[in-house]
Amino acid sequence: MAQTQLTFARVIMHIVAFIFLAGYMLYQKVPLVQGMFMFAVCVFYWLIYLSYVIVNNMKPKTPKFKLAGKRVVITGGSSGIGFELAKLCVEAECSKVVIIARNEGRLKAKVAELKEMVSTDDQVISCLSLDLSSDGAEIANRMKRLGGVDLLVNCAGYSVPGEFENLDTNVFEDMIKANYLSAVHTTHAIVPSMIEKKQGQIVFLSSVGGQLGIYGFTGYSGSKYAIRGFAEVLYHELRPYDIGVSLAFPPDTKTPGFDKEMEQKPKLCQAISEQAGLWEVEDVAKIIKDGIVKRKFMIGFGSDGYFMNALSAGASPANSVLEFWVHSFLGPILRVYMLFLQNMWTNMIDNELKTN
Ligand SMILES: NC(=O)C1=CN([C@@H]2O[C@H](COP(=O)(O)OP(=O)(O)OC[C@H]3O[C@@H](n4cnc5c(N)ncnc54)[C@H](OP(=O)(O)O)[C@@H]3O)[C@@H](O)[C@H]2O)C=CC1
Ligand SMILES: CCCCCCCCCCCCCCCC(=O)[C@@H](N)CO
Repeated sequence: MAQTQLTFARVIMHIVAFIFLAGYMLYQKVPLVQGMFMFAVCVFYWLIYLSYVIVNNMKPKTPKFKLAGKRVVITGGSSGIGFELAKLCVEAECSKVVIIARNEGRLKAKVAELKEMVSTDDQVISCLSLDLSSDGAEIANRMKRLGGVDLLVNCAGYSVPGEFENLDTNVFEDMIKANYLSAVHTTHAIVPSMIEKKQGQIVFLSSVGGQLGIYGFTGYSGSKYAIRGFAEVLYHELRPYDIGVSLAFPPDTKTPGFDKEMEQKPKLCQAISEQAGLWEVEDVAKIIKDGIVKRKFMIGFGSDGYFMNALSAGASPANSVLEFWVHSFLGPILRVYMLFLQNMWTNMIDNELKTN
């Protein structure tokens, strides 16, 4: 509230300054063209200034989320991106790192690996074996027993690709549970304590497949678009409590989950997906970590990721005023660029299916 009023006062100040300037120019009988130029400069300055204030008002109050000393929970922390992030959190001296997954053997092995990286005596590493696709009440109960959480990273999830007509509809339900509802339940369990503490950061894993429709991802994309809708609303609801929300959109990344996906990926799905490259899990985790520290909302990977974020920014919170303006101008151009990329995909699909 205080911040909004301040903005209002600043707007009034600008209007008053503008009236004085206009009055001075009339008094000095400044030529019309020159006056109009001045006016344009003022409007331009104003727009930049206002967008700067608004973008910053839309962010959590604390600009950085420092990892040292934080209590972290990572779902899907026993493999792939989640485990790599757990390593980075241990390295950054988080005071507590809890990894959650189903397979207890793998969890224990990964906890042992993490414990070897510990640098201070008071760092606690532990795990929780829990099926996040199960009943919400059960998840809430088990999660609440973990105690306070400062950073929640929702990494648990997987992809079952396939042409729609070949996918069992159960797969859709399973992915909504594992990729989407899992994050709803974990977040619901920890948010009250974050609100009380007025501190926290919550991270969700969407995918480039949650930004545009790729052949073969009907089930997967449904769940990853859902995460985005959820995260975007949550961002606005939690900002007043200085709780940040981040949403990462990784491309294909070398993980055990990706290997499994490859076993059943339609050729077309693979051919289109690989145009965004195949990333090393270390690089992906590092970018997510940096995004968390900077409290970014949309986290993209590399230049393609930056472009994909610009293309799909919509009305999502901007990470900075510069990013806001770059996205605003790049967005429409990228829409045209995508037309040609998609023409290629359309031709690939037609050639493969030979229906035309
Ligand atoms: N790798 C990629 O190409 C990309 C991945 N992503 C997303 O990133 C996230 C991580 O992917 P990635 O690292 O590849 O995945 P991995 O398969 O390597 O790891 C997945 C983790 O989630 C856990 N998990 C899966 N289902 C459940 C469940 N029902 N309850 C609890 N834990 C579960 C797994 O453990 P366990 O099986 O023991 O439960 C494992 O720890 C996923 O959400 C994925 O969709 C996004 C874009 C690209
Ligand atoms: C304007 C810029 C253009 C950029 C090119 C875009 C090309 C589209 C590629 C789509 C890649 C989809 C990856 C899904 C990864 C994933 O989530 C699964 N691997 C999970 O296992």
